[in-house]
Amino acid sequence: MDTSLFSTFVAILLLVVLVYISLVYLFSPKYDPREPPVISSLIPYVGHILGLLRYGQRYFEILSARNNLPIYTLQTLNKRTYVVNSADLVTAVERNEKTIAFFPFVFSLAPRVFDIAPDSKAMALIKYNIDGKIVGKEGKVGVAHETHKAMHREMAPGPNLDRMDRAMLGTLAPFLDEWAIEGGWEGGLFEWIRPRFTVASTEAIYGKRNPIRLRPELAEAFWDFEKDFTMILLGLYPKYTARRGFAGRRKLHQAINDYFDRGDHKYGLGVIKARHDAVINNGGTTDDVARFEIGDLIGVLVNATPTFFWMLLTIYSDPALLEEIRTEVSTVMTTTQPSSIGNAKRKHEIDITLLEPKCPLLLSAYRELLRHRTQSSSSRWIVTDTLIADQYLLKKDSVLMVPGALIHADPIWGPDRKEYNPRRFLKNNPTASTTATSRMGGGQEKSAKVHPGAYRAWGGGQTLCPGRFFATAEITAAVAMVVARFEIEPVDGKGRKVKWTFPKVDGNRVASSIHPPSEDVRVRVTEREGSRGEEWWFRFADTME
Ligand code: HEM
Repeated sequence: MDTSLFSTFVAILLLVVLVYISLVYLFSPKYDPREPPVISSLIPYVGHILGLLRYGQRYFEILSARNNLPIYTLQTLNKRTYVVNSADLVTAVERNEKTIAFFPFVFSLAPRVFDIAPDSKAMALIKYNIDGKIVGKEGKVGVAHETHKAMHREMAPGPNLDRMDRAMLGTLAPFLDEWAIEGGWEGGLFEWIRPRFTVASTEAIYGKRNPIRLRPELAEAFWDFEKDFTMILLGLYPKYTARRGFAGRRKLHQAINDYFDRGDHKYGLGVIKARHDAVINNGGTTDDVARFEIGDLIGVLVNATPTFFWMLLTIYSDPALLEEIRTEVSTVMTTTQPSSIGNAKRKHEIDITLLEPKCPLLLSAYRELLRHRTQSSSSRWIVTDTLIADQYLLKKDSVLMVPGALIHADPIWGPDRKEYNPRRFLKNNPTASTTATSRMGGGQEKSAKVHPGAYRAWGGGQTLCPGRFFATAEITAAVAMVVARFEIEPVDGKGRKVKWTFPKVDGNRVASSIHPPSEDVRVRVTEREGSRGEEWWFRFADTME
């Protein structure tokens, strides 16, 4: 490079640096002294974005470990994000759900999640007003709000939930028979679980005309979408940058549209019908309804499926835990001898209504798995300036995040908070949570009272997971049947037994709170001695027809 070219290059570089520094100085946000302390990054405005892109949710853990603050502020471009790092403040946040609201997020992400135009009628249906309250067309309470409430009502313990349990587990049980083959079944555990859990779980919401059972390739379409969800949310031409996910969603959307057009939703969960009617009555189409359905599918599938996988791995890799849980499960099983009129084989039934009262270790191991592996953040929008805990001022139009993993690392959980302790939620354990809910809701009065903001596995406040009772029933019942019926051992590609190794999680999956494994675990599954070739079924609640 000759000298004059070099000097020009240096001059331009200096100019760029000067302009950048002046801009940073000129546009430096002014903070109110009551706002949470600011954690700066080496590269102003984009440093934290780069950190999040590189580490995902773990970035919050890194920052929190370095700074030890109950709440802090991150400045990114023209937005500030407050990150809550203490169980105490979670309760303060949830007390202000009108001004620290969730719905503005639904609205801002809706066009990308549902693939609808920002100015479409479908968007008008989920519009929110400035208080964070959802309003539909002409100020009527809108579709999202209606179905939000309906979902909580319907999935609470009662006959509807029993129907869901029956549909899901009744579909899953015959799949488990695939493992009951001569010489045992061998293959990738997650690869086996994923499509089957998808079909069985969606049976609970769509009923006997479940489009995903009728066309099982739709299960793969959903997981393609889930894998590409980050790119889809980024919204940079996802049709090209997230091809498979984009195409998968379209396939699902068309199939679900047909499901509604055929009227098959009359066999589905009430909330599916309620949303359909709310959309249509407000001037929307079945196409809109079908697009919104991707939200249900995310809720039903993304966490429960990997949780089932991690539960099996966790229990089978610990022989003592496995034996104890088997002993518990044996108390909720009844075995009927073969009879000349009815069954030709012995029949074992697992009573799902007894899992909660009689299998405390199974339930505790499950709640603890969720505590230990939760990776989601609850996100909120600050609608008006809000003071929380009489101390921290949160400024209008900022974002607030409650990363579950941070709250689960709160000292409130005791010195072993970083460990997986399957007994943590047993009645006499002082670090049990008050908010760990289960099918019968029994977690609350049975556990020692701890902090109500400390357990974030189900989110909380406005976005408390409505599917938590169903998830608990389906996962613990499915695990109970597997442990009672099968041996599972890890094997190499040649079928030789190897040691259990836990794969890493695939952390780049923003849709999920419990992430899937980054690679599969190869296993051999064989029926246990003493009950080979016999029948297995679940016994459900008596509230049914
Ligand atoms: C182990 C399984 C599950 C876990 C760990 C889990 C966790 C969560 C969490 C953390 C949230 C809150 C997200 C946020 O704050 O932004 C949530 C919301 C939600 N979950 Fe679950 N969930 C599970 C299973 C289910 C199931 C089986 C269903 C449906 C049958 C379901 C339906 C939903 C829905 C619809 C929402 C959104 C609620 C809303 O927008 O108000 N979840 N879940």
